[in-house]
Amino acid sequence: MNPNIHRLYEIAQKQQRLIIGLMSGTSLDGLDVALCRFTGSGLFTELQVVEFETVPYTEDIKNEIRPVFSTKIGDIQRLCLLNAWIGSLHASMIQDCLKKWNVAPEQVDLIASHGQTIYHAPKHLHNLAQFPNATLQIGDGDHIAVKTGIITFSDFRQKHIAAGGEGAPLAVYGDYILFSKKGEDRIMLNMGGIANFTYLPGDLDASRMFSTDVGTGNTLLDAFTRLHFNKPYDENGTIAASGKVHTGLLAALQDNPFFKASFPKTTGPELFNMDYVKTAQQQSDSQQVPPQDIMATLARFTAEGIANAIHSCFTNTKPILYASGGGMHNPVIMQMLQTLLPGYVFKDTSALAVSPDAKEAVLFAILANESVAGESIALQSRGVPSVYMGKVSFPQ
Ligand SMILES: Nc1ncnc2c1ncn2[C@@H]1O[C@H](COP(=O)(O)OP(=O)(O)OP(=O)(O)O)[C@@H](O)[C@H]1O
Ligand SMILES: CC(=O)N[C@H]1[C@@H]2OC[C@@H](O2)[C@@H](O)[C@@H]1O[C@H](C)C(=O)O
Repeated sequence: MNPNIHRLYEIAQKQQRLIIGLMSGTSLDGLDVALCRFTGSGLFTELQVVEFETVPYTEDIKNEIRPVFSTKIGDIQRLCLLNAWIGSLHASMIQDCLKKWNVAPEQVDLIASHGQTIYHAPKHLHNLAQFPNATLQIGDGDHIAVKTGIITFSDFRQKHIAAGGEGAPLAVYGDYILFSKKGEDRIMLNMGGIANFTYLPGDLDASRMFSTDVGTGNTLLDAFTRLHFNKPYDENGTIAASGKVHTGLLAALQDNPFFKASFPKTTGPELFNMDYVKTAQQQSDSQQVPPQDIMATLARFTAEGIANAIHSCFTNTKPILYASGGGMHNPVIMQMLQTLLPGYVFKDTSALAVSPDAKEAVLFAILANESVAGESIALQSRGVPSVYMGKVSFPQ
């Protein structure tokens, strides 16, 4: 037998597994690295996040990725080079984390790598009848496995598409396994570059559970801050807090078929980018509005995208909201959400023993744990195919 297969078989049978989950999201802010200890699988999963670190991307790294990030026209050679380079870069970042944490690579059973999303194209974005839903994450797992010596699962989204989904949100699988709670309706709201949520009904009826993107999180705020204020993001929402919402621009931003489409649905910076803002400014004749007001309007656009989606899904019940992702550190967005969702109880995932910054990286560790040790993927509801995900890379 190939010794790698034997090793994988042993890992699948272990009482406990140590898995590193990796996420580098659409904000391009860095690589989230979560070292997770698992016992069991499926609804019997017990998780301890042993270590967590966000390794920031330097401006140089961001500048290498940006020319091919969420752009229709790009440099194919760069894309090819980045696929290997990001794999190797992520491997180095993992090695640095392991050193810092005093953990030997041999102690780690698996790595679960999301990769860097370069382009996300559900059918409703590309509108090309002959093509399916599509998405591309790069940073090949073979480079991570060979450099770290650790078996690596990667490229999780293709299976979801092959089985009928849009390739996202995958959070639903981990949310269901970790956070479902009998007797409590929950909304797991993640505000990264894009905002999404998973609904977990308190009766544990998996057929009513679903997960969907709802619109922007920080992506437009970040892009506008970079362009007009020369900063990577609006720290603590201070710029947005100094402006006022322009109602005409807000209405123009909201005038897109994405918001009328039914759930579940997915999106990304391929739609929500600076061209989108410029078009909305032209439509609303708001080109001369001060940039602080644009920022306030973009924050409101994010908050209303989330609140409107929640209002349209829940009329008779107010699930508890558990927030995660970088947007929860923006008090302007959080304040607006509380105003728009009166009567809702707001918590964050730290109340459920998972740091809100680590949640997405943990999610991919859960998917890998299921792929080796899960006995069935019990989910089958709207846009949630019942599949194991991820491709395996062996170190030798
Ligand atoms: N203190 C803060 N004040 C305001 N915004 C913040 C703060 N900290 C983080 N953010 C926002 O959070 C963003 C990063 O969020 P996160 O890491 O969750 O996104 P991501 O995982 O890249 O996105 P996605 O989930 O869409 O892939 C930053 O780019 C910034 O906009
Ligand atoms: C294609 C892609 O990378 N999508 C991300 C992005 O970031 C948030 C939102 O858009 C979500 O749909 C997804 O990530 C999370 C981890 C998910 O799949 O649940």
